[in-house]
Amino acid sequence: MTDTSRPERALLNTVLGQRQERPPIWIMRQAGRYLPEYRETRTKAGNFLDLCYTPDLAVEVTLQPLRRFDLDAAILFSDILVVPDALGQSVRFATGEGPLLEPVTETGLGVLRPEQALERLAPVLETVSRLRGTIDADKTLIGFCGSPWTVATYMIGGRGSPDQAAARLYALRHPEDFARLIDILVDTSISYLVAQFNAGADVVQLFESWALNLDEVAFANWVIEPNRRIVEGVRRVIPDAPFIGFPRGAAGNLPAYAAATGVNALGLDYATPLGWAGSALPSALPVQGNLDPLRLVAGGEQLDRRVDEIIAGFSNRPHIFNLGHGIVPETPIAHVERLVARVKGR
Ligand SMILES: Cc1c2[nH]c(c1CCC(=O)O)Cc1[nH]c(c(CCC(=O)O)c1C)Cc1[nH]c(c(CCC(=O)O)c1C)Cc1[nH]c(c(C)c1CCC(=O)O)C2
Repeated sequence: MTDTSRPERALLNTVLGQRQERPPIWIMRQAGRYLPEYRETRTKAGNFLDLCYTPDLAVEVTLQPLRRFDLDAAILFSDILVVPDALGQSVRFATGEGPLLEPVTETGLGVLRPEQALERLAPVLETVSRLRGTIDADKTLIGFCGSPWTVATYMIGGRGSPDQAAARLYALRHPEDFARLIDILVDTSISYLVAQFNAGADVVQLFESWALNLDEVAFANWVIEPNRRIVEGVRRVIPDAPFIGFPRGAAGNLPAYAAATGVNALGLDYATPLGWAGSALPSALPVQGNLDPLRLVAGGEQLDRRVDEIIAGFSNRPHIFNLGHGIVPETPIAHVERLVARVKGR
């Protein structure tokens, strides 16, 4: 007899290596500014971090895209920069400017208080457990954190930067301090992700959004090794905890990342060629991706064509359909509807 108490979650099963007839789909940044209902909730919250730390609002915002579209997963609404905030660094989101942090190069690492971080993240964990109790049983609940290198680029540079030069230089000039910062982020991420799993997350994604611009030595030290330690550290507590790793821009470093970190599934950015991925990555490795978000803005026939190419390109392995980076605010809702219908074969 089949066990009906544990419903199938197609997206989770795909992460675990089961190929589906049609790829399941979720969309990076699926809750966000392209949705009018998000913009309305956002004005109620005051600042962006308050939205992340208010479970009523964070749950509401997480559910908004699932009410509109037939997506296979909910992703916890939060941000990768709640971790530096919880560690005690000053983090602000200025309208129109993105995140602004007080660089740890100015304050020193002494301002960071790892022992208090999890307590400050309690509202986010509350959001995860309320979501598990709310979403349909066949939907996968995705938790996440930023990977240490990516979070460190913001902690050191104080803001997003096109080449992460501040963090790359700091790592080269002050390798011991940099390693200490990475250690703090690895340890905090392990406890944070274990807590997310305990609160009901099915799978977690490691957002390594700035994996580009690193030579192979820096990539091995600051991307592969910290991601590997997080996977290992979480699995010491939760054996077999499912991970999606998304090292954006990793390019030729992707096979090494996939082999060394232990992630179950690999997120591919939109610059990754389908044919190259097909031959360079192990044939059973589940992949996620990788539509250019601007194709979703432009819509029309080019969108349909590329969606079909991506589905065909990954049809011989477990595949989760997604964008190759986050959805942008200019995206028309009708195009998202068209995408989801196409992926579902309707
Ligand atoms: C680098 C990074 C950040 N945050 C995140 C990353 C990694 C993924 C990526 O590369 O896009 C991850 C993130 N940010 C957000 C989520 C929520 C979950 C989801 O729907 O995917 C997730 C998973 C909400 C958000 N995080 C942010 C918003 C917009 C804030 C607003 O409403 O004003 C949202 C919905 C703000 C944010 N947060 C961050 C930046 C650079 C910005 C400003 C730029 C921007 O607005 O896109 C840091």
